[in-house]
Amino acid sequence: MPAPDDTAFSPASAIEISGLTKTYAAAGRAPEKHALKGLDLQIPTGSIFGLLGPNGAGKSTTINILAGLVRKTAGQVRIWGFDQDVNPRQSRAAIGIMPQELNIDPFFTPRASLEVQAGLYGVPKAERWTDELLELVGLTDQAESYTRNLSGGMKRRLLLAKALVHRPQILVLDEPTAGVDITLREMLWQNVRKLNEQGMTIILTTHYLEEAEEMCDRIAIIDRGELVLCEDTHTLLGRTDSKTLVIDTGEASALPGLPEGIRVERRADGRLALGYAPSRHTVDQLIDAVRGAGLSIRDIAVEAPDLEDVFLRLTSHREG
Ligand SMILES: Nc1ncnc2c1ncn2[C@@H]1O[C@H](COP(=O)(O)OP(=O)(O)OP(=O)(O)O)[C@@H](O)[C@H]1O
Repeated sequence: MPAPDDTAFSPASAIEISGLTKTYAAAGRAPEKHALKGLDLQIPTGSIFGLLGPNGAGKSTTINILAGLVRKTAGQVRIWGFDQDVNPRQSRAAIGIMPQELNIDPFFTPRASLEVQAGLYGVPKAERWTDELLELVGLTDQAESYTRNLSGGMKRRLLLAKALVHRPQILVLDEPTAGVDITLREMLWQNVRKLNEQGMTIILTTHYLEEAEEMCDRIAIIDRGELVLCEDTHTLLGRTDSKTLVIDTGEASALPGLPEGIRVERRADGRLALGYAPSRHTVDQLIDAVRGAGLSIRDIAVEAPDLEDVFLRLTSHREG
């Protein structure tokens, strides 16, 4: 196996977290808080990985530990093969973080912000790619403006560029599209896809499950500091054994009799919605039953569950 400091080195897991524990100390009247309770997580190199969970699950704590902003209580974190405790400099160099908060110095221009950031990471002048980065995030025209005069969207784009100054192998985006408009969201996703195609591993936290479903090839759900599951997105979506067959019968007939286990209702638009478990019934059986009841079929559609259904099912029973 090549040494981790070989530039061609590429570990199977971009990030490996084992037994990660974080307990925030009691402060004032607030008792101590077990934010992470022995989290194990492998993030495959080259993936677009979604880290999801309800409020307070421990996502920000995990990301802040990766970023070196929060000290873990116990456990091991390897970033690009480097143990965070043993090789802090190399593990920090492998990761770029686009934070939630707009932590930008208002008196710097975007160009100066990027140069300062590159300096902090020790990127030699000759290896800086400031112009390319400004171009990538669409800030070439604002390169010399005061950052305080930039719009919120432009500031976020600058944060993305800042996360990339040291050409990290791993990019972490913490709630990148919370409260941003559609144009910015699309621009961001285009960039993320492009960077991923070039080999960068992307880790994303988001409250927009639709977005995770569309963007991520693998998803981990955490809840109350514990891993609920970590699976490929399509496997995760296939977990719920429930689909709905929606039929336009073109007439307001009585509800047909159907095989046991099928839930039937008439929707406000007049269509019949038949809820079924694909493991128990086929679409053929349902269609036969509807026809057998003397109804004609004008149009038909199958609705599959989305990530939101799966997410709620996996986390709601844990409420309390
Ligand atoms: N500095 C802190 N001191 C004490 N408790 C904290 C601190 N930071 C976070 N916590 C607590 O740790 C738990 C996990 O919080 P964290 O912010 O990691 O969750 P999250 O999944 O990012 O949630 P959200 O989606 O709401 O940001 C929460 O109960 C939170 O109140």
